[in-house]
Amino acid sequence: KQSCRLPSGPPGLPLLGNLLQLPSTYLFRKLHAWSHEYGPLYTIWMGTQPFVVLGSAAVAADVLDRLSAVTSDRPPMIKARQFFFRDMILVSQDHTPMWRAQRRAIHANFNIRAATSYNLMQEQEAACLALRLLRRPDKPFRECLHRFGASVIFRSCYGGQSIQHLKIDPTKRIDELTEQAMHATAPQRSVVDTLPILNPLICRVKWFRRQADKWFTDMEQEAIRLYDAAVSTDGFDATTLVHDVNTNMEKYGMTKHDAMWMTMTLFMAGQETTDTTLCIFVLAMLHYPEVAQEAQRQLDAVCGDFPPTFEDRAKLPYLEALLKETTRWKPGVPLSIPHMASEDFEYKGYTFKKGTVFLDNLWSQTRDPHLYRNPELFDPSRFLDDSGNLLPINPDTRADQLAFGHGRRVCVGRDFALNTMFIACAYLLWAFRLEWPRDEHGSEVICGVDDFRDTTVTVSPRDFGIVPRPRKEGLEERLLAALKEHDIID
Ligand code: HEM
Repeated sequence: KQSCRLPSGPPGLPLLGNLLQLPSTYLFRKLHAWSHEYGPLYTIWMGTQPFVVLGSAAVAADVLDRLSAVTSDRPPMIKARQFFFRDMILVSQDHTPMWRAQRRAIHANFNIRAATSYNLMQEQEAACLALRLLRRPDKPFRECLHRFGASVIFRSCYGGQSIQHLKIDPTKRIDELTEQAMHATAPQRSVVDTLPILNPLICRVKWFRRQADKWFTDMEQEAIRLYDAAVSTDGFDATTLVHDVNTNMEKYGMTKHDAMWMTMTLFMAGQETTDTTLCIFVLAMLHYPEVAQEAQRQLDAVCGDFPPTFEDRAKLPYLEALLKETTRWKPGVPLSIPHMASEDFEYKGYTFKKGTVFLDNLWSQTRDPHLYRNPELFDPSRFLDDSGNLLPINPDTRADQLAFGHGRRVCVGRDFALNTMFIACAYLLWAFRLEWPRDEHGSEVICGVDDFRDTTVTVSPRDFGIVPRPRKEGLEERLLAALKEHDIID
């Protein structure tokens, strides 16, 4: 029997396994609590399917990094993959030749060196964000962050002007469709994943698939529309993803249909994750003003009255540590995306059969007591030595960026996302003192450090307000100067 070769875990019921013990939201917390009882490697059962939980950075590095040749598939997720996505979405594909071709194309455009070609655009988007907060403090700041995150990734894929100041957000339709898919394909709403025996019936009867079919048609139309409307990135030298793929389609081994879905997927994967992580950064700055002040001291010393640029980055180790701490403190995708074994293999005396699913519990890993003392505290200095320089990296921590997952499936937008985060955080701290709003009695209206909402994949702070107080004389002129002639804002 398979179970005797797997690590043990919480006892469950016959046939149902642990199903009834699993919460429908914040699953990572429950799994984290079980890690205290069963250790960093244990098994839970959803019906007859084993899920192996990876609860420490060392175990995840062994299983998903060092054994990535056999742990890089995705679970079947029948409703999502077969009926909604028709396996066109890279995030949920197995590591097939098509998946490899798409990763190669994305990597060529977003690897650590290539990603620098977007730096100018990212700087100007950050200036736009700061200017928007300055001029329109009445606007919900979350909406500003959302537009910023969307604009950066949208322009790198499809080109065009900054969407931060467009009246109509061209990404609204993708957002709606992404939300629909996330909602409809959540495990608790998928009968076919619990009872796969129903699959042939659903394949035969169109009526059962009507929601998924409509979603696919709508998303495909949107993907075609955006792909065909792509232009160069206004005023920058950077090549857009669409331009590069159109030029090198044969080299990448793709059709236009694949490329269109790939670009759409990239936008879907990159937008909400960036926006969520930025929001977590703002939450941390409001709860830990002394950290914000420390970063501001370094920013002022390095940049003075001129807005930060990527050239300043190497001189800002405290900010670099602050970014590491933001993704460690509250990883925005706390349970990552499950990996699946494509072959049988052995590890630590256990045998993991082909088809075993691995839950990469980033939440537990970023709270690993061997790596991070007092993990609930937001403390960038944990990454710094006494002189304020970055400490060497532990090889199991993926350069202190566990929040981007593992192995061959590691987030392909990681370096691009970290650049976006760096420049946005630098601008926000340089330009503003961030404060909580106050109610009619003068009391601060705060959002707690655990006041989050779970949207199945990302987990982000619930909506809250901020008051951005300018820190620099003539801030508006300085921001406009940083924008140069590229973007005029409303
Ligand atoms: C701070 C922002 C981000 C976070 C926290 C994040 C996190 C993650 C995580 C945890 C995974 C799963 C990795 C695994 O399976 O081991 C992932 C996958 C992915 N991410 Fe990101 N991500 C972010 C930004 C981005 C951006 C900006 C892009 C696009 C440029 C992107 C594109 C992708 C794609 C396409 C995948 C799927 C990779 C695959 O399945 O092979 N992400 N990301």
